[in-house]
Amino acid sequence: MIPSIRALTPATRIRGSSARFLTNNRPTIHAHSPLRNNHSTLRGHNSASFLLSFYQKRDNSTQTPQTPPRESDKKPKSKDEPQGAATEGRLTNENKPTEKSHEADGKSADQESSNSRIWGSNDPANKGNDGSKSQRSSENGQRRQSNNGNNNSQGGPSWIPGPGKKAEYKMDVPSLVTSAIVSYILYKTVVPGENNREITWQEFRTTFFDKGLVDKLTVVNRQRVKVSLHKEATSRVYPDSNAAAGNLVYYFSIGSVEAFERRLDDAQRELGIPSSERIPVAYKDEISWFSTFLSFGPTLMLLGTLFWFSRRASSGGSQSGIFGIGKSRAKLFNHETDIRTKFKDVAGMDEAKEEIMEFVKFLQEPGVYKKLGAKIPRGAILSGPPGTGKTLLAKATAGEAQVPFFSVSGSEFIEMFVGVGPSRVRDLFAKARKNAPCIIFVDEIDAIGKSRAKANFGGGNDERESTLNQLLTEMDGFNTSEQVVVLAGTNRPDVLDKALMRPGRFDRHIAIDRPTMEGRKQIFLVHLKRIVTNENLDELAGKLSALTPGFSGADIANCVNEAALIAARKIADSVSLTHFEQAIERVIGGLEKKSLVLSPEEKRTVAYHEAGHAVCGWFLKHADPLLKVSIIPRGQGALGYAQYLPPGDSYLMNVSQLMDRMAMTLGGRVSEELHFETVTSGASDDFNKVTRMATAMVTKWGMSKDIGYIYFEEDPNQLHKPFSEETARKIDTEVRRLVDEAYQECRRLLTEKKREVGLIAEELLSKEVLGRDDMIRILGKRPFEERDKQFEKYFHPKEVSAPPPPATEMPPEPEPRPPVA
Ligand SMILES: Nc1ncnc2c1ncn2[C@@H]1O[C@H](COP(=O)(O)OP(=O)(O)OP(=O)(O)O)[C@@H](O)[C@H]1O
Repeated sequence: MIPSIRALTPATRIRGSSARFLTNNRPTIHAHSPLRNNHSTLRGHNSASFLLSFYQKRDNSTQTPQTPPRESDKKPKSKDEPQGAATEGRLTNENKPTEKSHEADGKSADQESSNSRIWGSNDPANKGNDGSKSQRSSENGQRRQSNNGNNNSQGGPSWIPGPGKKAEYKMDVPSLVTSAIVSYILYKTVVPGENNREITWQEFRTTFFDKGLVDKLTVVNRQRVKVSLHKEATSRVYPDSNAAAGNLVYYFSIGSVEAFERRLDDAQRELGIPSSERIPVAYKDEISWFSTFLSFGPTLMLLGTLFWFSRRASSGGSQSGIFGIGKSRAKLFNHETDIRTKFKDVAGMDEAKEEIMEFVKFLQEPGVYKKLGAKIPRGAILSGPPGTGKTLLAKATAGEAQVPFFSVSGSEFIEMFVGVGPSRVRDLFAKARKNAPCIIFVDEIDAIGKSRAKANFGGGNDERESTLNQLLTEMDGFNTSEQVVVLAGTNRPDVLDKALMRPGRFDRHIAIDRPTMEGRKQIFLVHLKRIVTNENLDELAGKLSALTPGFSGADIANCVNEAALIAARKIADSVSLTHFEQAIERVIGGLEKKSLVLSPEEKRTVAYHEAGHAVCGWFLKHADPLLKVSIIPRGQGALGYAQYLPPGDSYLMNVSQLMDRMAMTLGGRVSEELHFETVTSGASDDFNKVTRMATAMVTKWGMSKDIGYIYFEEDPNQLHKPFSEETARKIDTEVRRLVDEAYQECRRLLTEKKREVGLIAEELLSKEVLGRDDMIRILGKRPFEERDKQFEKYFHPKEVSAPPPPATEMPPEPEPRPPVA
């Protein structure tokens, strides 16, 4: 049981907040965009600097050979060359003042200035990318300006860090490779060969052929003719040219080989070259790697996509590629490095620890058991509500036994492909045997271990059934000397297949329930160790455990962490009891909704509604002690709530307690009736609770004389009720009678205490939250002895006098939590 909360609930209010939540998420997504800008800037930088250096090189080379000036040198060389790039190249060279000042500063300064003109402050796109970057770039520009007095150098490129600054670029491998390939392709497209120079037939004739400098001609791919020159003769005619050194290769394009041969013949005839001395012509086919690469492009892309998908599919597990799909996804924790959890970290649950200790002993000293002929248990199912520490206990078992630990979730066996589940089970057990002695922990085993007999099992779930069969087979397959222990965790032991539970498979069934008061205290102590607090740890843990009945270990861990977060938010030096109280409230009631603003009239209704609950709880003898009442909206649509402490860890409720609890639950609506002309929809959840309680009293707990001592199973899947029409009518009447009795009692009390309800409501309207002390101040001490001795012990130590409540036998029907509504 947990501290119960009665609250007012309009369902419509919830949606607004989730919509807000979604919108709030957006900035997180945008937060990534600056990083992307970095990438794109960097890529731009790579190709930009590359193109730039290309144009500078070309300008140098064009000036070197003293060939007659040609128009083609001033224009872009071919149609393929990107016009934009050419413009940028010229921009740098034509910028005379820049060139001059940079000539003085040397070549590197020249290049930097060129960069800044093209990609820096002149590029509005770069400016727009990131304000801080452009600011930085303009700072750099100013610094350079003052260094060399260059007025045109307005700002550095946005990616160049200032002096003393370190550029921080995140470049992942794929984008690096892509930009390298793109740069290279661009480069190759623009410059077919760094040392190649295309000339026209006329240039060929006047510059080389007519001067007798040609040694050989090679027709390449029937499209181009490569000119080989006599080195000596060329160096004599053009002493400064690279062509003489063989660094530069000239070529010209031809329409067809036949036309070229005819033209060459004519030219040689014209020059009177005898046929024996004619220039040799060779024919050659060259394969361009680029076109070859392009022809393979689609295939490569397909393969790449397949590879990428298979990597993505396997990214969650240890296997790579599509071929690893049948491999187990279990994570292996190494006992020497990864498992630091020991039994001392698992607080409470002493019986469970004792039970599981046997596995530890078996793994540590198997000889002791074998010597006596004892068969070692194969495994254990740890069952219990979520967050009660099943995984933690399994981990601690591996930690204590000092053996490797395989952890896998039941759902990880199931994949969309048939046969994957059994294959993963086989693989997991094969790995475990290799690592024996070890522990396998299958969390949420109900994902594969659901009863095969259930009607809804089968058909599309064949895969799950065969996975379960394989698991059973593997567990049977162990021989007793194999030191592999299988632990499994589940929240639903009731749905598991009987075959799983039989001896020889999961021999032990260890039920782990929510911790008792003492257990909670121990768990608090474990988690409080990490927290900075000036409180006395033992007393604090005791108080907190009294305030948190029904909390699981995970709730407690969460609550301690929440308290630390709240303290940090308030910039406190240490975490105090108030922070813990707020954290508990938050864990039970949900997040405070500051944005939800109620109209004054609504607020008044909520205050009187909650005051009704509070006054009932105060003056009804068997009601649960009130802890807090609040009209601050919280969690899922609760506009206000009253928080009670159910009677600690007691497991039975008698008729008087149930009747008082029902009356207290109706207190909200009755108060509305007494103080307002009309009533609101806010009490619907109260009615739901009251009806369920009354129905359980009649149909399950034998508390109605008319129905008698009969238990009617409640199965939503059953179309037929397990009782006759007449009994149904009787149940209806009895339920109604009980609810009416509770209502009458509540109305009588609240009419009598109308003034007190008003006082509490008005105080609530001014303070919003009232604690137990406020209630005592306004209403006086509660006129009954508190049943919860633990609560008394920690919150009113002097008043403890009564003996502990008598031992009980049967737990009451569990109530769903959190009872916020
Ligand atoms: N007995 C305990 N002592 C200390 N901490 C605990 C205990 N029980 C739970 N916790 C805390 O709760 C967290 C969650 O526990 P765990 O994952 O073991 O729960 P579980 O029962 O396996 O939950 P589920 O059924 O949802 O898988 C733990 O990491 C731990 O911090």
